[in-house]
Order: sequence, then structure tokens, then C-alpha cells
Amino acid sequence: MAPNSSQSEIPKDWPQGTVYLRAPYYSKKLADEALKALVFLKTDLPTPEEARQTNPPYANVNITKIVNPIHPAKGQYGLFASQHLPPGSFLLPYLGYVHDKNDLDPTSDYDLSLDRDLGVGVDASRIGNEARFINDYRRVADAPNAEFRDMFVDIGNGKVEKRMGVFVLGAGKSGKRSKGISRGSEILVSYGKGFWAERSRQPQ
Ligand SMILES: C[S@@+](CC[C@H](N)C(=O)[O-])C[C@H]1O[C@@H](n2cnc3c(N)ncnc32)[C@H](O)[C@@H]1O
Repeated sequence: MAPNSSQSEIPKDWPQGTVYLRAPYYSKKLADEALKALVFLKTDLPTPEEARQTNPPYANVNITKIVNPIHPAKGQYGLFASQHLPPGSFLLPYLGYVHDKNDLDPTSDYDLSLDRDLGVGVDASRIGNEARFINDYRRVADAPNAEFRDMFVDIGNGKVEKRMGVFVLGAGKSGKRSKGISRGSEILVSYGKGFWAERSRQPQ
């Protein structure tokens, strides 16, 4: 066995005390109905969706401490491209604790909606993967370069699992994003105005 082989499966700069996930962790309190809507037979996949394979840890991204003095998240971490990322390409899934409205941490800054109809979210505050380090574009860049989108992962035994995926934004009608994300650039999404509005309501 290679020295530290289990360590090598954890991304560089992964924070101590946070569990690195390779697959979602489902809350024991999640209703059967929700679970059935998230994990189902590949033959029931809606067209034209495809069942994707994932390969953690993700070599296409780097977790990096932000040292730029004018970055609003200075001192925290961000997720950066380790190679050129073409427009529209799939990067990685957003993994964490999959829970419903009765089992959520209202203080979490890492909770992403997975299925609005079911009221299910993915909270990566304590357990997650590289995607938990993706920052919002506001005061960092003019626009986001990536987005969260539904995706389906082939989990074997003829089954697929609905997850939230991170994708590079498409080139756009005018082709203004045709270069994709260049190596070394920060991957930035829009958290939505609701995220910041909620934060400003919370006592500091
Ligand atoms: C999902 S985390 C992103 C990763 C985080 N930077 C870290 O190191 O764990 C969300 C938090 O990152 C910070 N953040 C993300 N985007 C930001 C931005 N544009 N301006 C200021 N803070 C930001 C905020 O503290 C926010 O609550």
C-alpha cells in the first residue's frame, strides 16, 4: 500500500474537523417519499437527462486560502480552477447532509436547496466536498462564471441519485463566455439575493 494512501484521497487544504464526503449523507429523519424521489431506477430517469459518473477528489479544482487584500472573503477559502474549464462543462457535485425542513440548521451558510417541492436541502457546514468552498461573485467579479444545476449520478445496481451539480456557465448567445474558466481563476456562483438578505437580518 502506498504511504498515506488514505490521506491522498482527501483534497489538499481540506479543513480538519470537517468530514470529506464522496457521496451524499442522508438524514435518518428524511421521509421515505423524499428518499424515493432522490434515489430511483435509472430506467425512470427523465429524458434527456444523463446518468453521470463522478470521481472524487476532483482534480479540476483547488481549495485555496484567499490572500488578496481586496477580496471580501479574505482569510477564508475559495475554489479555483486547476485547469482550463470549458463553457457548460460539469465540474463536481455539491455534497453534504441531505435534510428536510424539520431538520435544518438555520445558522448554516453552506445549505443549498436540492429539491424545492420536497423542501430538501444539502448542508455542507460539517460534512461536504470541495464544492462547499465556492464563493458568491458579488464584490469579487462582474458576474458569476458557474452555476448550480440538477444532475443525476449513476450509483450502480441500476440506480441513479439526484444531486446538485456545479457547472461552468454556457458560452452565452453572444459568445461572451466562450473561453470558459481559465486555469487559476476563482469559481464563482450567484448565491441569490435571498442569501445576503437573510444574512443582513441575522444578528452579528
Ligand atoms: C459556502 S461558504 C463559501 C466558502 C467560505 N469562503 C469558506 O472558506 O468556507 C459561504 C461563506 O463564504 C463567504 N463568502 C462567499 N462569497 C462571498 C462574497 N462575495 N463576499 C463576502 N463573503 C463571501 C461568506 O462568509 C459566506 O457566508
